Amino acid sequence: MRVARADPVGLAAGHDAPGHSFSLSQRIVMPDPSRALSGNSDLSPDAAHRLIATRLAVLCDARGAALSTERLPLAQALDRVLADDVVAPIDVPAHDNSAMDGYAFAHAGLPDGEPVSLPVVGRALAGRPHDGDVGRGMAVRIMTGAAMPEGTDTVVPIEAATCSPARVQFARAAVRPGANRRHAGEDWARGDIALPAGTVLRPPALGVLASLGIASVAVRRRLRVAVFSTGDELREPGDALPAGAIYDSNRFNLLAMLRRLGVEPLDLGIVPDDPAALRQVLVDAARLADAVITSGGVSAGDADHVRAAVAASGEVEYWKLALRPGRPFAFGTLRVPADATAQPRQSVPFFGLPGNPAAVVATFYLLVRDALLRLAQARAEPVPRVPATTTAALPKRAGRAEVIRARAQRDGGGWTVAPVGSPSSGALNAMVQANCLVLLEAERAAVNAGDTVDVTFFDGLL
Ligand SMILES: Nc1nc2c(c(=O)[nH]1)N[C@H]1C(S)=C(S)[C@@H](COP(=O)(O)OP(=O)(O)OC[C@H]3O[C@@H](n4cnc5c(N)ncnc54)[C@H](O)[C@@H]3O)O[C@H]1N2
Ligand code: MOO
Repeated sequence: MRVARADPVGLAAGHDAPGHSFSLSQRIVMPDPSRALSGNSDLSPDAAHRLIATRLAVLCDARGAALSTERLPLAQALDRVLADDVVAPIDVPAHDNSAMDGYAFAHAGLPDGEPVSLPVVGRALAGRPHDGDVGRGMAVRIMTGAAMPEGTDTVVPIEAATCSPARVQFARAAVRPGANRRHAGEDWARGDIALPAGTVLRPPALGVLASLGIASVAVRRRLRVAVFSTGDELREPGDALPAGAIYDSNRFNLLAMLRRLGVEPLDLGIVPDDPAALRQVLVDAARLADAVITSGGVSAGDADHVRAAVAASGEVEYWKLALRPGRPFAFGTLRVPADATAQPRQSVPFFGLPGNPAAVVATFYLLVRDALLRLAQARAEPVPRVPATTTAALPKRAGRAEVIRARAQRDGGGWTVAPVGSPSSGALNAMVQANCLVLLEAERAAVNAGDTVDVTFFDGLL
């Protein structure tokens, strides 16, 4: 159902997930426990991912203004998002040069006879070119990276030659014409788009910029994401732990996952299960940040006030995801207070993650990560998934996606994987024993030992 009304991010609009249609009546304005935990069918993580992308597209359009930019020296630009295309200002390499230590000569000018024997008339080093032309039938001793002297086009490596100070000899078959010569512009030609806007500057990208002689780059200001935990039971690590309390672990996990993503986290601490306190911190968060993430208080318990508080300062949808861990999930927008002059936006997205610690990790990577990269104006690459053979049967119910903490290892030509630690969504021990997540789609029924599953590794290379 499409609704014609002021609705800057389309929260009220029917969404595009097949088999699911949210209507205004399901847009939760006040939590209603009886409806929240029953009734509407579960939403697949993929459908939720698409829904969030649709909502954000509207939000980004409505926002108009992009994140502002700043110019940074290369050494400070790691993991930042490039604001503009980088066009190569020079050829790289700037001159033809040798790929090997050896002898340079013109192939077409080789004299008859076997082995070939040439007089050595000079020397070229990287940074110290040989001066002047090299005549046909002559050679120059040349080192890797040295500019090819005028008149030469081929290099025979030292290993393939016999040399005295004055002459070099080699078998004619040892080199093809043009061998071991690197051409000017073969890495980048002047005018090439070396890096498109939106590139996340990983280490090799910084190397590329340096190779182009570029000392500083325009990058987007980092996306600021506010995080707070909700729950009367939560205490700060380091504080005393009264009966019934637990330490807040989600916030530290979330702040660190955000930092890994290149986002600037804003730690708003622990907020008690108090509607007024929640409303106030949400107003502050919308003023300070580009997006807001909470954990806990989204389901339908007596102390779950997060959705109502979001509804008071914006709009919120509540989804029961067909996902384990990570079933209750709230997505919405918070109005930016009119006095927040620093913010060109009218509203910021809100992600209400479930309280259980393993559910926080699962929903962050399945639903929040791509959304934040999009808001940061980064070209997001999908997280790689690798097929692996499970060595154990995996818990699986058809109709619900499962995220299983596991360890994968190389085995012959492929990978094997097995679950580790406690499968409880309230426990974190499995997350630190694991080196990957197994992602099982909802459609899948039982998974038996020997079946192939998709794994996503925790560690990336660059
Ligand atoms: N009757 C039902 N009860 C529950 C359902 C349900 O469908 N029906 N869903 C369960 C699932 S699944 C999850 S997940 C949780 C999520 O509920 P909330 O998002 O409202 O989270 P809380 O109730 O506040 O907390 C759940 C759990 O997580 C602990 N927690 C919360 N915050 C933190 C934190 N920052 N650090 C560490 N641990 C935290 C909290 O103490 C609870 O144990 O609801 C189920 N219940
Ligand atoms: O989301 Mo809950 O963690 O599935 O337990």
